Amino acid sequence: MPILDVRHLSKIYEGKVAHQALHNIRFTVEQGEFVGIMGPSGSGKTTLLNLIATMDQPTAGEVMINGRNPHLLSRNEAALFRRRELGFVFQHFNLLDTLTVEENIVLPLMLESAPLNMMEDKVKHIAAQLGIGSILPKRTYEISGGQMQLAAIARALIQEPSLILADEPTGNLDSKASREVMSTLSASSREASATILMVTHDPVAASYCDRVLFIKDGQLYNELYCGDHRQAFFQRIIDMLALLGGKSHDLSTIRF
Ligand SMILES: Nc1ncnc2c1ncn2[C@@H]1O[C@H](COP(=O)(O)OP(=O)(O)OP(=O)(O)O)[C@@H](O)[C@H]1O
Repeated sequence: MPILDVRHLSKIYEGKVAHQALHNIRFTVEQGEFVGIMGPSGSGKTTLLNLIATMDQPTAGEVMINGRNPHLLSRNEAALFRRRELGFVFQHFNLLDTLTVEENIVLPLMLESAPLNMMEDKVKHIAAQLGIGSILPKRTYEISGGQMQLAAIARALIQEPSLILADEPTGNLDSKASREVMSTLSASSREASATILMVTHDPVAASYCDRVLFIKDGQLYNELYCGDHRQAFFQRIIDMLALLGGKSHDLSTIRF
């Protein structure tokens, strides 16, 4: 059974003029897969992520996560479902600056009232995996952007959610930090067999995925698999983006 099964998903934003943001989207993501979503600005990426994150209701179709349809749950059940089954990584890290890195990472376990020794073991293990053991006692203003994003990734991984949703995780990082974060994310996702769906405009970030789905005008346009050579995959992503068009990418400035 796939971890994520998106079935014939459509979204129409009602208003003075109704707008169809997504049209009959279908795809699945298997356990342990790292999948990217790309497409020109306005193609429907955020809408898709919001529907999967249960932040919004589809007009038609369904989303199954780990065999359950979260859109059929009550408000409270959906909130619990999000907390237990989903992990989130955002462009702006969303760490609490009054807490240390370690406290930020264990926050999801504290909300579940997990035993203290279990929390300590888990945070040590995950920090070692992501190479951020030395910054655990620090506060967010004492660490770099890349380290902040790794801390946010650790917070998303610590509960071992069914699915991690990442929204432009490198959007606030320079290219060196982006590469470090993406290489650590893909390695640790492989190690932990975490399932990740990542929306990105960044072809370098996307080249760390196992597979990238391309959306155009609210419809699935194509998909590419990484294969054995990441550099060749990066080039195929660039070629596909050029084919897709749209004004959000200045491809001439992007280097592998
Ligand atoms: N709440 C809303 N009400 C009406 N229209 C919306 C709403 N949210 C998004 N849209 C429209 O739906 C389409 C898809 O928007 P969406 O934000 O999902 O695109 P995107 O691919 O994430 O774009 P970007 O890359 O610029 O973030 C766009 O035409 C947008 O204007």
